[in-house]
Amino acid sequence: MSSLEIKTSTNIYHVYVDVKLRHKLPSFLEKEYSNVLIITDSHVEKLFLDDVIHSFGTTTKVSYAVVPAGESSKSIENYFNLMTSAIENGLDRHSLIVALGGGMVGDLAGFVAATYMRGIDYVQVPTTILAHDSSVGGKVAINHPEGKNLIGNFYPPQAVVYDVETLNSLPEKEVRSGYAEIVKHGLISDEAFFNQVMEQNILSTFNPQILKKHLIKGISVKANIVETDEKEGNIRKYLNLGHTLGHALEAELGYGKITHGEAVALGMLFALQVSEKVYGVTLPYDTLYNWLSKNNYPLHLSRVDKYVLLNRMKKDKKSRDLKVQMVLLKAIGQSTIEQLDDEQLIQFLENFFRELVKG
Ligand SMILES: NC(=O)c1ccc[n+]([C@@H]2O[C@H](COP(=O)([O-])OP(=O)(O)OC[C@H]3O[C@@H](n4cnc5c(N)ncnc54)[C@H](O)[C@@H]3O)[C@@H](O)[C@H]2O)c1
Ligand SMILES: O=C(O)C(=O)C[C@@H](O)[C@H](O)[C@H](O)COP(=O)(O)O
Ligand SMILES: [Zn+2]
Repeated sequence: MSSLEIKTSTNIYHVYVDVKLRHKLPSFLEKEYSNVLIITDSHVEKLFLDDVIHSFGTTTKVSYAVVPAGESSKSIENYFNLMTSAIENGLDRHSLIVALGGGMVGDLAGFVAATYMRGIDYVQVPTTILAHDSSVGGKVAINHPEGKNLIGNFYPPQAVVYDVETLNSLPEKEVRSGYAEIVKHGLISDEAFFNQVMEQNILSTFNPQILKKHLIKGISVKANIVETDEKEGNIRKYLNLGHTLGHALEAELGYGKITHGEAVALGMLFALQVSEKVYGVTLPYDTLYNWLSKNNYPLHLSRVDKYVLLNRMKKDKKSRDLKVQMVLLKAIGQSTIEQLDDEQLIQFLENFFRELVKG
């Protein structure tokens, strides 16, 4: 089993990665809990809920709450309903919330844990590739119709228990979505790793050993960053590569219409193109574009207005005084933050759409 320690100035927790961990969840917890609420979604419920319930044995009171699968469930309505479940199931300050699912469940359940009775313990039990990213680092949130994750906090889990066996049932679309964040971890940290991923066809040659290696590398890139800058004062912003446009697309197209990873993939292409223009450097735009295309990522955006997108981008959490701040690259592994003018951005967006249409 791989175990990584995440040590910030205020917290220490472990990320455990192996197969079959969902059957022994309590063995990864440092405390005993007498009342546990498992929060999951309607797809994951059918696949893994029973295993996790049984892992607690008979002496713990275990209840569960299920939200509909999909990004639109990361909402204020579900947040409120989950609070009601926690109250009705008698959770107190010594109880535990289990976030069983992908990043949607992790962010939502984490935000419930962060705010229930001003904060109770929770454990992340990720079940998607994407959640190698979302389960680590303590960002928890729900969406607002105006923008992604606008309501949230930094609230680290007690542990992350990543049973990679659960990934075998992921549909292709979710494999693609999760790999976008692995690519991001490569671009911001390590050219050799990025190139390794670019050599991989993630759909036809899906290999659990290679996947596990990629997940652990992604987690360690993220761990190194959040250990130094847990609350995004500076270098944590680099983990937002591709997200300024990505989040704007998710909110504008409608939550769930495009997956988070698909949106971030487009956002990373945009960031590479803008970086090339701003810094006059050559970056692997074509390599990434060809890899995304080979792996069937959606790469067309014909019906999105660039002015509408710009307004969405201004609502990004990195913005200051309504000026967009984007993560750019001077080279792979050399991230920067750049403030861009509205007119400049409109030109970059126009150029980006034109290039996308050409293919
Ligand atoms: N907190 C963070 O640092 C962070 C980082 C990255 C992304 N996120 C957030 O994570 C969310 C995206 O996460 P996601 O891609 O995991 O989405 P998700 O949780 O919606 O899961 C995607 C789909 O896969 C299904 N699913 C989950 N596990 C499965 C399994 N093992 N087998 C089959 N189907 C399964 C889900 O039911 C859902 O339909 C977004 O809300 C994004 O904003 C947060
Ligand atoms: O952990 C981080 O920091 C990230 O930026 C990781 C992102 O992949 C993730 O999508 C995160 O939720 C985005 O954060 P936000 O602050 O832009 O909402
Ligand atoms: Zn992300």
